[in-house]
Parts: sequence; structure tokens; C-alpha cells
Amino acid sequence: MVPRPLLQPLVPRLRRLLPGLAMSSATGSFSLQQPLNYRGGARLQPADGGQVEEVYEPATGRVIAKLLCSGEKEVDLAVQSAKAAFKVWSQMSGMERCRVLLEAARIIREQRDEIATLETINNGKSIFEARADIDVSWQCLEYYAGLAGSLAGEHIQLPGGSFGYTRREPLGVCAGIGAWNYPFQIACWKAAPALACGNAMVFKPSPFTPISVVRLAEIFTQAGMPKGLFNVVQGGVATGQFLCHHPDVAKISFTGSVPTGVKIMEMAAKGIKPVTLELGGKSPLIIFSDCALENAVNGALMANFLTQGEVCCNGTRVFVERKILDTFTKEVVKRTQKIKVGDPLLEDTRMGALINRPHLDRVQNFIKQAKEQGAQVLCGGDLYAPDDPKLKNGFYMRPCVLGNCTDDMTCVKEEIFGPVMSILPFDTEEEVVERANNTKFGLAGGVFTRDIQKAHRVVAALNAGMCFINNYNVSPVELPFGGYKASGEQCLAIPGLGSAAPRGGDAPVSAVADVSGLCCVAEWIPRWEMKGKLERRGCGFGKRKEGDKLLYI
Ligand SMILES: NC(=O)c1ccc[n+]([C@@H]2O[C@H](COP(=O)([O-])OP(=O)(O)OC[C@H]3O[C@@H](n4cnc5c(N)ncnc54)[C@H](O)[C@@H]3O)[C@@H](O)[C@H]2O)c1
Ligand SMILES: C[N+](C)(C)CCCC=O
Repeated sequence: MVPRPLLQPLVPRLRRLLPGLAMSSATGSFSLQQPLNYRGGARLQPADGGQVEEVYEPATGRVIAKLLCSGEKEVDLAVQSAKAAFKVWSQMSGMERCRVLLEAARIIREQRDEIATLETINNGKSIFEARADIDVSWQCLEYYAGLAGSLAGEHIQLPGGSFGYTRREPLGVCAGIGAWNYPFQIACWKAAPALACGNAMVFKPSPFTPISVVRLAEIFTQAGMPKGLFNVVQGGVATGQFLCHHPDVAKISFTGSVPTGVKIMEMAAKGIKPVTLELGGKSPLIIFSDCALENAVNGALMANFLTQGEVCCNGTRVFVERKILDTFTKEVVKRTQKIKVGDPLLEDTRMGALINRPHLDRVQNFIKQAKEQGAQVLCGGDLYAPDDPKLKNGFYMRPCVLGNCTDDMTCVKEEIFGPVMSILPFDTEEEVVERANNTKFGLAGGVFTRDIQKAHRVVAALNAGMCFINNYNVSPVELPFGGYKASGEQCLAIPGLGSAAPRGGDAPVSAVADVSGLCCVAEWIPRWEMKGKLERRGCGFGKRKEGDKLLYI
């Protein structure tokens, strides 16, 4: 495929999307002067705060925008704006809300390429992945729009002809706090169910990726939501804290790291607020010797190198049955070396740039430490400078495969959040299940085998929220997404807020099984050179459990 710069033909449309946009060509030319806060149906500068953060284009290392962090007053104004809109929105019927959400989904679908381009410029992920992210985003809105009209309470017969009833009531103003790896998609995951249930939202994206979510806010207004229903405040820790502590915020939905998740839970506890946490992971990927080898190799790439490895549910602990260790490792290294790293806006790029310089340094340190602890770098792991001079200050590295790993190494225990795969040999099913579960995390897991009974047995034994059989990293919006242990709350596909929901002591999990041994996401298959018949068998199951009266559907 001949690489072609994507942005040029989109410039007029991006100018329409973002009138203040100064952009003349592809990667390396985007800059944004428009305000990044959104309140009462309009972009504006924050009323207070004003600490300035630089926003980068990871592909080039250029500053593309200046972010003014919101102070306490601005956060309060955003919450008050949401409160006012809540009065209108919460009185609308589910069907009325459904229509507005569907219209928002339609606009996103129509503007998919432009939004994906913005996402790529600000996040650094390849454009082909960003497009898939935006597709999941509008699908998420469609999914919850479809549920909005069927929210209903219960009628309970009482003695003597009396009766009682329950009502589904929205909570009020919900706070959404997002991570930087899926900026637009995370905002949709949080906004769609909350708004479908009649809530309002104040959303704070990561200060590293503040741009695309403001576009989402504009689309919501354009689709017919009351002004102020979805507001955006920008900033980092302090802004997030103002939001969490605000007395009129009724619930917090958070996506981010475990340490921050702990702090969010503490703040929520102080205000007796329900909280939903979608946190980090260090998921196991188990490759049995009876797998279809080529697909298992594809699965390992899917599980480790999407979005430069900056994916919460990545299967970074790759357990390989000793009988096929050498063959598998050789093949995975060969394929990893072929991954094209470079300008994320080019069609044939498969891995773009990491989010920023400090994060790149952090990933490099993990690799250094792995070597010191005895791991062997089988490929990659070094910094990479693409030939194109405008990319020379970008945050690139080559995808890395580590061999000779053991369970006690830091690279095997901690979430690296970069393109680093650790390979670990195993001998028996019992042993690998125990080792796979021996982690503080529990977000996802994967199994590659032709033995379908073994596959389901192992998946059932994994303490993980989302499991994949003969594929990896596909999460259709219909399925629950969430984790065990430190990875956050269990969640439902029909949640209260975010893609996570009220829960009880049970553990709703989901599994995607693909008997053909192929990835479910058609568009990714040729990209990662997956071959063969496409057959998808979803077998998601999630129990509904009564929790908060308000957001449980
Ligand atoms: N489970 C999931 O669905 C999921 C999805 C994406 C990312 N993640 C996880 O997110 C992490 C990477 O994201 P990150 O580096 O942005 O995480 P992070 O925890 O550093 O930040 C997440 C968000 O919280 C805000 N924040 C930070 N400290 C805060 C505080 N004290 N109070 C309020 N807000 C605060 C940040 O500004 C940001 O918006 C990884 O661990 C990854 O696994 C999880
Ligand atoms: C869409 N994926 C690949 C399942 C990623 C979900 C978000 C986790 O970081």
C-alpha cells in the first residue's frame, strides 16, 4: 500500500469542525487556539485557575495547544450548568433521550474520519486504529440510546390489593474523569449510559489529550441536548479533585491508573458518592501447544502492540507452553520486527508515537530494569527516529519482546503501558492458571488453544473481567468491560455510568470466543496480516445485580 498523507484532503472539513484551527498540511502543522473548556453549550476559557499546560503532538513533539487548567470556580460553574440542564433532560422520556443520542451517534459517524484525525494528532496512535476507536464510540451511543426507552421500574403486589412500585431515577450531575489512551472513546463510554439514564455530566479528560472531547461536547449540543448537559473542564490533579469533592456531584466514573483510582475512591467515600473505577492491568495471555500457531502469534501482537501498547487490557504476560516456546518466540519476534512504526497519519503505519517524553522514558526504564533483572531483549525496545525530519522529535520506540522472563521480574509484575511483551514458559494447565492469577490486577485474559473445553475451563478459572478465546482485545459495546481486584469494579454492558456499573458480590464477566481463532475486528485483520475465515461467536454474559437504585438498569 502506498502511504499517503491523510490530513490534506480533510483540512477544509477540520476547519469547519474547529473554526479556530490553524492547519495547513499533515502531521506537524496542526495548532489550536480555541478555548478547550465547554460550558453551557459553548467553548470558553475557564473563569479561574489558569495554570497553563502544554499539549503535544506525540508524532512530532510539537506543542499544538495551550491548556488553561480549571480552578474551583470554573468547576463549580460547570456543575451548576449541568444541574440546570439536568432539570430539563431528566424530565424527558427515555424515547426522547434516545432520539438525541442517536442523532449524536449519526453526527459522529458522519465525521468519523475528521475526529479520528484529531485523535491521532493528539494521542499519537495510528489513524487506522483511531478510526476503529471512533466507530466504537458512536456504537456505544447507539447502544445506550436503544436502552433509554426501556428503562422501567417494577410493580410489587402487596396484601389487600395494595401495591408498591420502584422508579428508575437518574442521580443528577455525574463526574467523568478520563485517561489519555482512548480520549474520545472513554468520554463516550462514560457519557452514553449516564445521559441515557437522564443524568448530566461534567467531564475532565486527561490534560495530555484535551482536544477531541470538546468536539464531542459540541456534537451533543448540535444533536439537541440541553445546553449545559455535558460540560468539559480541563486540567490535571487539582481540577479532578475539585470535581470529585464538589457537593453537587452525585457520582464519579473514573478511568485511569490504580494509584489514582485509590485516591478517587477515598474522595468519593468522603462524599458518600458511588464510584466506578476502570483501572490498569497486567493481563495474562496463555498460548497452549495445541493452538493454531499463526493465529496465536497474531493474537499476541493484538494483545501487546495496539496503541503503542498503551492499552489497559493488554495481555502483556505471554505464557507459552514449553513445547512450542522456541517456535512461537521466533515467529512472534519476526512479526514484531515487521511492524511499521512511524507517522501515525500515514495509512500503512501500524504503530505511532507514545504519548509524551516522560512516558517514553518510563517505558525505557522498565526495559533497562528488565535487562538488569536477567530478561533478554529479543527485539526492539530502543528509541526510534523515523526518516522524515519532521518526526525527529517524536516519541517513538520499536516494539519490544522480552525473553528469559520470570514471574518475579518487575517487567512481569507491573503495568508498563508501552509496547513491551514478556514471554514466560509453562508446562501444565494447572501451573499456568495459578501463575496467571498471581497478580494484583484482573482486567483481562486470553487463551489460545484448539481444545474448546480447555479454553472455557481456563477462561472460567481466570480471575479477570474480560477474557478472549483465540483472539484478543476486541470489546464490542454489548459486552461487559471491567475487572477483578485492583483493576476496578466489575461492570456490566448495561451499566449505570461509564462502561461500569453498580455491582454486588457477584462477578459479571464477559468472554469473546472465536472458534475460527481469528480476531473479531474485521478491519484489523488484514492490517495484522490475519488470514482465514472470519467467524465471530460472542458469548458475553453479565448478571444484572441491584445496586444503586438510580443508575441500575
Ligand atoms: N480499565 C479501563 O477501562 C482503562 C482504560 C484506559 C486506561 N486505563 C488505565 O489508565 C492508566 C493510564 O492513564 P493515565 O496515565 O491518564 O492515568 P492517571 O491515573 O494518571 O490519570 C487519569 C485521570 O485522572 C486524573 N487525575 C490524576 N490524579 C487525580 C486526582 N488525585 N484526583 C482526580 N483526578 C486525578 C488525570 O488528570 C486524568 O484525567 C493505565 O493504568 C491504564 O491501564 C484503564
Ligand atoms: C478497545 N480496547 C482495545 C479494548 C481498549 C479498551 C480501553 C483500554 O485501555
